[in-house]
Amino acid sequence: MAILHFTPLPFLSLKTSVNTKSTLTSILTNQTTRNLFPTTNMSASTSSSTTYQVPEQDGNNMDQTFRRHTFNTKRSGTGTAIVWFRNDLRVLDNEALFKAWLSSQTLLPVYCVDPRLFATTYHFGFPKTGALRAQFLLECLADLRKNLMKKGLNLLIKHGKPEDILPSLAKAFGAHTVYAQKETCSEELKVERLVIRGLQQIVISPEESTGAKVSNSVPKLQFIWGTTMYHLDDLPFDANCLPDVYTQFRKIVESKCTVRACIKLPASLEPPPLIEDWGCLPTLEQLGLCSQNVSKGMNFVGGETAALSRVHEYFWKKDLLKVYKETRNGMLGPDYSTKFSPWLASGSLSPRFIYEEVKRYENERLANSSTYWVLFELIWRDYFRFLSVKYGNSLFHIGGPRKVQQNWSQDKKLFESWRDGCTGYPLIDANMKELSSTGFMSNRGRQIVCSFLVRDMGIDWRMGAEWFETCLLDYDPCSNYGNWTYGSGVGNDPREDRYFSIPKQAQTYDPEGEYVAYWLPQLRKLPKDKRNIPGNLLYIPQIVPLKFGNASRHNKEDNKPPGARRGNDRASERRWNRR
Ligand SMILES: Cc1cc2nc3c(=O)[nH]c(=O)nc-3n(C[C@H](O)[C@H](O)[C@H](O)COP(=O)(O)OP(=O)(O)OC[C@H]3O[C@@H](n4cnc5c(N)ncnc54)[C@H](O)[C@@H]3O)c2cc1C
Ligand SMILES: Nc1ncnc2c1ncn2[C@@H]1O[C@H](COP(=O)(O)OP(=O)(O)OP(=O)(O)O)[C@@H](O)[C@H]1O
Repeated sequence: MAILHFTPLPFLSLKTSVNTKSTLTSILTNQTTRNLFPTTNMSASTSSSTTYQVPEQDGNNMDQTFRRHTFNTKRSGTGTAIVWFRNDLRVLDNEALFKAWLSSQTLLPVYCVDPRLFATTYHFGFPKTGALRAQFLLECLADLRKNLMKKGLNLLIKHGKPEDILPSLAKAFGAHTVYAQKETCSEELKVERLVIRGLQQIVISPEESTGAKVSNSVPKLQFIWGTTMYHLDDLPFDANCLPDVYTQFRKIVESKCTVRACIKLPASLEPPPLIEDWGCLPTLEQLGLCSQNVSKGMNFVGGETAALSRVHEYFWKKDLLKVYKETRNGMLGPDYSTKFSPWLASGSLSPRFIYEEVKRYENERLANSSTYWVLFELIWRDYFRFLSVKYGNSLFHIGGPRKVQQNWSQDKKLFESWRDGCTGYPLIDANMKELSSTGFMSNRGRQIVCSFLVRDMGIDWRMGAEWFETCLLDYDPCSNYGNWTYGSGVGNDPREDRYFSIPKQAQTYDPEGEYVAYWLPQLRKLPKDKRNIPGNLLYIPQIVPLKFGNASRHNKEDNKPPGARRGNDRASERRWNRR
C-alpha cells in the first residue's frame, strides 16, 4: 500500500475553538437533553450566506410516531443480553434491540467508540472520518441515549475496540448473547471475527450467569440483518447469484418480495442493568479532530429524532414527496430531494420505516411516479449493499468487480485542485466546496465530479472515493464504492460508460448559475449565462482541458449512471401506474 502525502485542507489541520455549533457544547458536556435546533437563518432565498438546517424544526412532535411503533408483548428470556450498536443507531425498527430485549431479563445497550474509525483511509491516508461526520455521529449517539432513556434504559459508551470491550462486558454481566446488526465489508467483517474470537475465550460459570444456567457457558454473538429495505433472507436468489444489472434485480424483488413490517417495541424496556457510570461521549478533540462550523449550505442534525422529523417534514408538512421525481436532480437547498441519506447511513433511520411512510402517504394523499421513485432509489441502495456481499473486496480494488486493466494517474496537483475546488470549472469547484463545507453533495453533483476526476483528469478513482469517505455525512462503503466503481467504468455492469459533459450539465441543471454563485460568490456579479463559463479572465484558469471540449451540446453524458437516465424509465412509470 502506497501512502501519498497530500497538502491538508485548513479545516482538517487547524484546531479551532470558536464558531463551534451550539449543539456540540452540550454533546461535549454529555447532556442528553439538548436544544438540537439552534436559531439559524432559514430564509428561502439563496443568497450566499443562507444556511439551511435539516430538518428545519425540532422533532418533539415525534412521540406520535414512536407510539405508532409500540406494542406490548411478554418477554420470555432469561439473564442478560447485550445489544452492540453499530450502524443501527435507532430505536424504531431495530430488530437487534428487540431480539436482545425478548431473549433476556436485563438488556445492556453498548456503543464502542472504535479508534480505527478515526484513523486514516486505506490507500491515501485521508482522515477516515472527517470532523463533520464525527460530529453527526456524536449527535446520533446522544439522541440514541435519550430515546433509550425514554424506554427506561441508557446507552453505555465505551472507548476502545469492540473485540476488547464486548468480551469483558459479557463476562462482567454474565451475558448469554451479544446481538448486533450484520455488516458486509471486510473492515467490519474483520471486527466481527475478532469479537467472536474474544467471546469464545470467555467462560461464564453458573454463578456469574444472571440466567438459569447450570453449567459453564460461552456467550454467543448473534447477527441480525437490518441495513436494507428488502431483507437478505427474502431475496429469491442467493446473494452470490445477484443479477449484475440493476434493472433485473429491481424487477425481481419488486415482483417476488415484500418489504417486512417495521419491528415494534414495548413502551418500556426496563429494567436497566445496575451501572454507575454509563460513560461520556468523546469530544471531537479527543477523537483527534477539530470542530468545524457549517456557516453556509445545509447543516444536518444527527440522530433518530431529527431523522423522523425530516421524514415528517419532507412527506407530510412540506408535501414534497409528490414532486420528488421532478426535483430530485437539483443541487441547491434542502428540498429538491429527501436528504435521508445521512440518517440511513448511520442507521438512525430505517429504510422500512420510509417504505411504510410512502405507503401511508399513497393511501392518505396520492400515489404517483414521484412517490414510487423514492422506493426506486432505495432499491439502488439495497442493490449496492447486496453487491458488496457478492463481490467482496473487489469493490475496493482499482480494477473493480470486473478487474478492468487501466492506467490511472495519481497526480497530486490535479487531485488537490479537485479536492479543494480549484479546477477552474465552477460546477466542479462549487460542488467540491459544498462537500468540504457541509459533508453533503447532491447526487447530480457526485456524478459530475466523479466523471470529471476519472474521465477528464484520468485520476485513480479510489482517490476520489477515499476523499468522499472522509467527507460525506452519508458515507456508506457499499453505496460509495459501488457508485464510484460504476462511475469510473469498473463496476459490475459493463454496459455503462459514463461521461458527464460539464457545459451540458451546467446548462441543464444550473442554467442561471444560481448554484455556482452560491458557493463561489465572486461569480454572482457576472451575467447569469456567464457564471458557469466565466473564462480565464474572470475566474481561475482551467487546470485541464475537457476530454470532449467545451461545447455544451456534447451529449456523452446521456450514458447515465444510477439516478440519471432513470428519470425516463418509461417501463417503471407504467409499472407504478398499474399498481
Ligand atoms: C460517486 C458517488 C458516491 C456516492 N456515495 C454515497 C454514499 O457514500 N452514501 C450514500 O448513501 N449514497 C451515496 N451516493 C448515492 C447518492 O448520491 C446519495 O444517496 C444521495 O445523493 C443522497 O441524497 P438524498 O438522501 O437526498 O437522496 P434521494 O434522491 O432523496 O434518494 C433517497 C434515498 O435513496 C438512496 N439513493 C439514492 N440514489 C442512490 C444511489 N445512486 N446509490 C445508492 N443509494 C441511493 C439514498 O439512500 C437516498 O437517501 C453516491 C453517489 C455517487 C454518484
Ligand atoms: N468499510 C469499509 N470502508 C472502506 N474501505 C473498506 C471497508 N471495508 C473494506 N474496505 C477496503 O477493502 C480493501 C481490502 O483490501 P484488500 O482487498 O487488499 O484486502 P486484504 O484483506 O488484504 O485481502 P485480499 O487482497 O485478499 O482481498 C481495502 O481497500 C479497504 O479499505
